[in-house]
Amino acid sequence: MRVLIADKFERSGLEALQAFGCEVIYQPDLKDDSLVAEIRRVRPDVLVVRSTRVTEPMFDAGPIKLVVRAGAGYNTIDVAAASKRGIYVSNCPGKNSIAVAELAFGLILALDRRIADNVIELRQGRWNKKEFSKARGLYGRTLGLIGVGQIGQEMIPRAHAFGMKVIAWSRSLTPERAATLGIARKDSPLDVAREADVISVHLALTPETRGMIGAEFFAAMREGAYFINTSRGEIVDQAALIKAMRERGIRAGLDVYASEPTAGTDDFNDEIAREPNLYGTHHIGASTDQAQEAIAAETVRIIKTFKETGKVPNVVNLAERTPATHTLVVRHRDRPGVLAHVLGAIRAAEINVQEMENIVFAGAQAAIARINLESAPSREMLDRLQVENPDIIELDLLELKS
Ligand SMILES: NC(=O)c1ccc[n+]([C@@H]2O[C@H](COP(=O)([O-])OP(=O)(O)OC[C@H]3O[C@@H](n4cnc5c(N)ncnc54)[C@H](O)[C@@H]3O)[C@@H](O)[C@H]2O)c1
Ligand SMILES: O=C(O)[C@H](O)COP(=O)(O)O
Repeated sequence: MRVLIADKFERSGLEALQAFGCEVIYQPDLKDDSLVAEIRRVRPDVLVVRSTRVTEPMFDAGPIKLVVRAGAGYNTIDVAAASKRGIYVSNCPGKNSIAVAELAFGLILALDRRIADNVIELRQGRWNKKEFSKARGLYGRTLGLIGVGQIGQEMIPRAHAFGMKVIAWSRSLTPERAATLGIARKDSPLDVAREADVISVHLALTPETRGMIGAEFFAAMREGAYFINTSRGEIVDQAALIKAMRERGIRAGLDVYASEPTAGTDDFNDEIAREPNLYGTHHIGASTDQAQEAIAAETVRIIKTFKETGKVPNVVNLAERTPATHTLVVRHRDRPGVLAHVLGAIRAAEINVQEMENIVFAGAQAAIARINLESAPSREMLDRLQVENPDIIELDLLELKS
């Protein structure tokens, strides 16, 4: 199996892939046209990326079967184009969430104590205890989470350790789950904005979350509150954030920007970087040794499983629901030709097959196939199938609940 890695990747991961027989091509600086050309040249089965963009022409350039996002967010991969071609896209959920929560807390503490400004003045040879002695402190304050996925959940014990109360909105957060996590559930992001002293955003970037945090949200925030975003820049309306920083004293800690470069080093001239109320980092949330080792190990596990079983862990682009209306259950003797016979009849009836599986009983004498169909076959067709093939023990038709 040939694996092309088009981003920075841990040595331990490279060695592990080679150890189980993968041919590894490690080209961490490839992107855009150079990546298309390399896919054409190398013809990889698997493409591994971090934030490197994966576009439709890359799928047309070679026989890629699997794309592994060595990280969490896969908005930089054209997942729809992969799905159209039957190419798996997998990620490494939860493997960098502690690292991101640690950075988010670093930003919160840095904003409260203005640590970066302290350091800059000290480096310039100026002692300014008078100015930097003003801070609010975190103890007893309220942290508001927008999104309680893997990273949002890592924020909670850290906030509790600082003596903070935690409130949260997340689309699937139930009151029971909130009680288990020891947090207060809010009905909307605006409710969180109104009640929190510090807000931290931990959402995936999707068409629904793009621009979700905008002028109304910032207007609802408390004067002078802190706003942290380590998820994706595009979730936030940056112009509205800058206005809130200038007019309402909001301090922001950002690790991500809609305009951020994809390369490791580049110019960055976004106006927000010059705002005095911004403490910005360079999309480094996931970049600790611990997180990258965990990501590499998970990437290796995904590729090894694929190589050895054909199955893929953590796939993000399988259909959640198919147009199937019925399941045909075929109990049969485990002999050649039974399934071909059933499928032939289904094809003759012009019924489309969706998912199917065949499980075999101990001793390999009998098996059961479950075939999901887009419409119901006639009773007459099922009776005929059973008469025609003595290896079919029983046929059952189940209607699927929508
Ligand atoms: N700064 C970094 O280096 C860094 C590192 C890891 C992840 N991230 C970003 O943080 C995001 C969150 O990471 P995670 O590990 O917590 O992922 P996760 O999948 O565990 O959580 C994603 C959250 O987004 C919510 N969500 C998804 N679609 C939504 C929608 N349509 N409407 C409302 N909510 C929606 C989910 O309910 C969940 O709460 C990632 O998607 C990634 O973009 C950044
Ligand atoms: O979604 C992620 O995992 C992070 O944004 C990390 O991105 P990176 O792998 O490019 O550092």
